[in-house]
Amino acid sequence: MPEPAETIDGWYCLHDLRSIDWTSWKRLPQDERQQILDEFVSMVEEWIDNEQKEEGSYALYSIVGQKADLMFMLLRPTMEELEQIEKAYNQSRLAEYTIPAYSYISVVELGKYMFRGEGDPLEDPSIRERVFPILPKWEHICFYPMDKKREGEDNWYMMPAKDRGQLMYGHGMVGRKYAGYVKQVITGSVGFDDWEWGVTLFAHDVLQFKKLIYEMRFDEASARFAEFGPFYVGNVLEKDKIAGYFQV
Ligand code: VOV
Repeated sequence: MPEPAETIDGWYCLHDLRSIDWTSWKRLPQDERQQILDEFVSMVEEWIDNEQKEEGSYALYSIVGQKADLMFMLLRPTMEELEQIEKAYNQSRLAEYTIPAYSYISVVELGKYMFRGEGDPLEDPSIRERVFPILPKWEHICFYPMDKKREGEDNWYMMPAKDRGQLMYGHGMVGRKYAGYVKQVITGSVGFDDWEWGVTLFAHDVLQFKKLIYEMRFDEASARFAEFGPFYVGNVLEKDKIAGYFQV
């Protein structure tokens, strides 16, 4: 008998990645570039304001490599709000100088594997903190989508819940070694996007991503079952550093 995993779901999540059209950007006069950036910074200020009111959260990072230049990660109580943010950006002047590179839609998810409580988990403050998280603004981000395999003996979805729970326990034990070094936000995307989960990791030291992900590759939950999409890695882009980043 299949035993579907139960999840606790929180804020909806948009990962929005853009590449900068530097050629067109460089052609703009300095004062126009400044106006465009002022408009963008006010948008970021709205995200900060929303976060301070605990009505959502945001992360702004510059991405290294050719897959993208900027990543906005936005959390909101509804999908409609995510659409509004996306639209506001698309209608902003900066969007004329950036090209959509990738996007990912999901919802912050906690598996019930480790949840032992009774009643509504959303009334538990420690659970609320995890499904309605204020995203860290640590120096580095690593984002990738992933699936769990459905092939022959390695079919995650045909495994008894107890066995999946054991594997997730082992997975959690590996992850716990990185407490304080890597913070993970797992978002579920079945029905929302092309992969089953989004994995977003934050670290002060970028090397910790490689160490954690490599160690997890040897753990059964990943070694047997995990399949990965594209990886994006980047550096935090604080509001006050935006002008410097766009300087040409
Ligand atoms: C910082 C490290 C870290 C820690 C502590 C951690 C812990 C935990 C726990 C305790 C649990 C289970 C309960 C829940 O919370 O859902 C999970 C769940 C999950 N994880 Fe995880 N994970 C980490 C990190 C971490 C990484 C690096 C990855 C990517 C895998 C890899 O190989 O690249 C990952 C994936 C996931 C996924 C896709 C799920 C959901 C699977 C499902 O079937 O539901 N995760 N995770």
